[in-house]
Amino acid sequence: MTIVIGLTGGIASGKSTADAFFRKKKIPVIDSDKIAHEILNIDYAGYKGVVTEFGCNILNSDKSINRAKLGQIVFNDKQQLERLNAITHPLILKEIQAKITRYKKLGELIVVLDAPLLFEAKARNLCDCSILIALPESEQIKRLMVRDNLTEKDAIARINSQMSLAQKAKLADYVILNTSTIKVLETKLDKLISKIIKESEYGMS
Ligand SMILES: CC(C)(COP(=O)(O)OP(=O)(O)OC[C@H]1O[C@@H](n2cnc3c(N)ncnc32)[C@H](O)[C@@H]1O)[C@@H](O)C(=O)NCCC(=O)NCCS
Ligand SMILES: Nc1ncnc2c1ncn2[C@@H]1O[C@H](COP(=O)(O)OP(=O)(O)OP(=O)(O)O)[C@@H](O)[C@H]1O
Repeated sequence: MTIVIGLTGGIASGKSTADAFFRKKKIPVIDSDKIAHEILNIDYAGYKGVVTEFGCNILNSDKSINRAKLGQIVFNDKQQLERLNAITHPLILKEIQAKITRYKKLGELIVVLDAPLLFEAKARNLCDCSILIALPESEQIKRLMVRDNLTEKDAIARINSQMSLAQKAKLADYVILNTSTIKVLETKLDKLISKIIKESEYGMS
């Protein structure tokens, strides 16, 4: 049996940092941001729909989609974000589903699905349990500004385009606070994974 663990959190809460740890432990990770990028490549399923909807102004000179430009549009306008989600989410979910099926066929014990929009995009239904990586918003803003070189205003706009961490905490099976060091985060993840495996052995998950 394969345990599918949905990993979520707000933007810059530490999901990719957790992914790196899982990969170190040879646990396969499905990265939904990566899938979202792939489907926007020229010749991929999302490209035409997005260009039809948002126009040629979001293209680079080589006709590839300029994600930074598209991000500036959608993260500052809820309606535009909903239009983008309507095109991309069904394609992303389909690809996630295919990858989960493949890992199950390979007989993996655990697969982690990293999905920032696990709850919003209904990807939780594909998982056996969910982990939320959380931190106070002030720290989230700081980490996001440093990592992506954003102004405070842009960082807040991105955070506000997602369900709040407090709401997500109510929906998650497990919450991990990422306020200390990366080493502490890894120790917490390690313990939690062991607990999830143990519980699944007893048929409790
Ligand atoms: C808007 C886009 C072009 C910006 O691309 P860019 O490379 O600048 O950012 P990236 O994709 O790495 O996303 C960074 C973070 O932004 C947040 N984010 C991305 N998309 C969304 C969204 N639709 N709603 C809320 N937050 C989002 C997530 O926390 C994500 O980890 C891109 O994020 C996109 O196509 N989003 C729509 C698809 C989607 O929902 N992806 C999330 C995974 S399901
Ligand atoms: N415990 C920590 N202490 C200090 N910095 C951290 C910690 N955990 C993560 N970071 C840093 O915070 C930033 C955001 O982390 P990360 O990229 O893992 O977030 P994410 O949830 O994957 O973001 P996104 O939603 O954009 O994909 C990164 O620069 C990362 O190195």
